[in-house]
Amino acid sequence: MPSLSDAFKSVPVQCKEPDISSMDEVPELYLWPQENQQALEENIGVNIPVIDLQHGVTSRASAGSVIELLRAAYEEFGVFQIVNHGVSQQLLERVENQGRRLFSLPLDQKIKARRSPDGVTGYGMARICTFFDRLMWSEGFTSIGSPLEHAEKLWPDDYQDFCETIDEYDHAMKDLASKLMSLILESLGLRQRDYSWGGDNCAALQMNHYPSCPRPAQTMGMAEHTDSTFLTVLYQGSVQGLQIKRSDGMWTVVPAIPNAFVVNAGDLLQVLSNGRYKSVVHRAVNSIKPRLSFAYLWGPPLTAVIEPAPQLVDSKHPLLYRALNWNEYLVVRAKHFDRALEFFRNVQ
Ligand SMILES: C=C1C[C@]23C[C@H]1CC[C@H]2[C@@]12CCC[C@@](C)(C(=O)O1)[C@H]2[C@@H]3C(=O)O
Ligand SMILES: O=C(O)CCC(=O)C(=O)O
Ligand SMILES: [Fe+2]
Repeated sequence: MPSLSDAFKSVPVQCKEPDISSMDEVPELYLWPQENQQALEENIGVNIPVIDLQHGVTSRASAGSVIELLRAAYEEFGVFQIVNHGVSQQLLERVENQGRRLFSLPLDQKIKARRSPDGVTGYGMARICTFFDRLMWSEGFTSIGSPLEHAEKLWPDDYQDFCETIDEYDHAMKDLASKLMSLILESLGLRQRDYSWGGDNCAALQMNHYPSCPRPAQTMGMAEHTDSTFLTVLYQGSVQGLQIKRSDGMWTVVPAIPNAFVVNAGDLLQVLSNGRYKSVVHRAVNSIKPRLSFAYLWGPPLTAVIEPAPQLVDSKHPLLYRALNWNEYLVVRAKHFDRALEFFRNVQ
């Protein structure tokens, strides 16, 4: 059985880890073209629904059931936010504190837990850094299941709090993600029991740190991308920074709502829904304030067959993708990035 880490062995990447936290000036390599930076500030969060998982109400005028709200959100944006999701504020604060603790370590300490060139977990720049000619003003830490292996290197005598907190968060996210997937399947008119896949779902936790930036309008925190998941549950704390690209090409800010999660539609959901729900293109921008975010990237068991649901294929909706599994998708994606889905297009 391949593991999530194996998918990346074929395309090793070597990213640099400069000490941006201690820079008061932004080096040339971090300056991105200006047009990258214009989000519709006056449009902050307009229409991106906030769904109350317990009561089904929303920020939108037209309140409806959770399922209807979800469907409308994914058809229009590929993203929504959730509140009353059952994850305690206390756990979120503990996770934020551990994230802060990790990223405030000196660089030469963090480097000890550096992601290996052919690996997935550990400290470093987001893997997509190799597809852009500028550097991103951010650093990250990725774990799959227990972060013990890396935490021992970061804090040889004091890794327990970190591991316990991340384990707890991982479990909470696992439950939440599968609940969300049930709702998504229901919103597509699909039966839950057809999608048990016989095996454990795979997931990764990506912690991102965007240090305070002296020239936030000229830099990029995390360059535009989609997630290669079914869905991603993102906690962005209280500092705004996430933006989504709408179907008309306009960037829109996803407001930071205390204790809410952002739920992104990923590439595999686009396949499963036969293009009904498109994965959302998103990015994170910098600010004067330091920012942390925690993305739980959730997908199927690695070798489970994922294909467009037969119920969503008909004369008006031709079959768009051929069957694939997450492992082969990640391999193609590691090499071809935003063109990966094209390789799985169904050719008649
Ligand atoms: C299971 C996953 C999903 C990964 C790769 C692997 C672990 C880390 C994930 C991210 C997290 C940051 C954005 C992204 C684009 C990246 O560079 O690393 C993600 C990528 C993907 O969604 O493809
Ligand atoms: O920091 C953010 O808001 C976005 C992070 C993200 O897109 C990711 O980790 O995949
Ligand atoms: Fe993302």
